[in-house]
Amino acid sequence: MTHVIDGNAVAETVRDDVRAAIDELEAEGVTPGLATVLMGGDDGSATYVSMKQRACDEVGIDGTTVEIDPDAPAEALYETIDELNADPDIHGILVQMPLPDHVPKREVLSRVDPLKDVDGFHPENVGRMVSGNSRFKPCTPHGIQKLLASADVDPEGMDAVVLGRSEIVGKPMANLLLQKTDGGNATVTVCHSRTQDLAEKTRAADLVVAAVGRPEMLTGDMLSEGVVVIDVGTNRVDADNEKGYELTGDVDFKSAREKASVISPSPGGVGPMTITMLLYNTVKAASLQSGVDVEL
Ligand SMILES: Nc1nc2c(c(=O)[nH]1)N[C@@H](CN(C=O)c1ccc(C(=O)N[C@@H](CCC(=O)O)C(=O)O)cc1)CN2
Repeated sequence: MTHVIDGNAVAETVRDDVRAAIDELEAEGVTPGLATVLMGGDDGSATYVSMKQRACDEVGIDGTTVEIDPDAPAEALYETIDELNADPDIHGILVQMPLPDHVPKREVLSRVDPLKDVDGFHPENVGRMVSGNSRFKPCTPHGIQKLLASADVDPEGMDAVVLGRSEIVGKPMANLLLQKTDGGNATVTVCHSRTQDLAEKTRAADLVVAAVGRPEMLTGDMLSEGVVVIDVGTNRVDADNEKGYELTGDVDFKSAREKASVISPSPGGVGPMTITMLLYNTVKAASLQSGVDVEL
């Protein structure tokens, strides 16, 4: 029987821990604060930002959304980040990706105070993660580690294939799977648009994490029996419904499920964990900045 991971249910258990940690902070007079900055983006960006705001309200984080005109110069975003860096009530800052083309992403990510960088994208935090001393693990890969643990999947000794080399998912995922710690110790192959013989690589894998942004590109014939499959894709595909689209993962769920021992669907798998791990990192940031230790 294939175990289909319920991302919403796993997210709820992590949120219980987050709520308990917020109670500990509140008892010491600290309310965690998160600022989410939206400057344009893609079709999903505004939706994800409002989901983040709602999630903050739901657990007791003081969430603020700052919107910047996508045509404004990059300096407008820098000024906002500087103000948020200086605001003692803001413990976490997140700049929603993607940014407009004229805004240099690396400048932006380096501008966020590394102690408030709840995405874990600042070079200092990337360096810490790569050297095995993470401060904030990036939300999606960290969430995937939690999903795997919830299904009793230990990557240790597995041949893992990560499809995609993005800064948000592919690279940090590969890194966390490689690390000499719980949730790691896998042998990792990263595949991307220039990879040759992709199916040969995925067929040799015990664990496949698909994060390429191409609807249903990973099909059952590319997988071996008993594989663990994690679908990170949330692609909007045109559909004849009220919204005009439906969400589809990077995995062809029906055929992949026939091969998999464990599979996460999309929607309803990784997505809810991305937002939950952001709440988790915000509480961790509040704890680090206030000096109030919490259990997380
Ligand atoms: N600064 C960041 N930008 C982006 C990140 C990020 O981690 N930090 N990740 C992605 C998008 N993302 C969060 O921002 C995200 C994607 C999907 C979901 C989610 O819950 N999806 C649901 C379906 C939601 C829907 O109905 O549209 C699901 O999969 O069940 C949450 C967050 C890019 N940018």
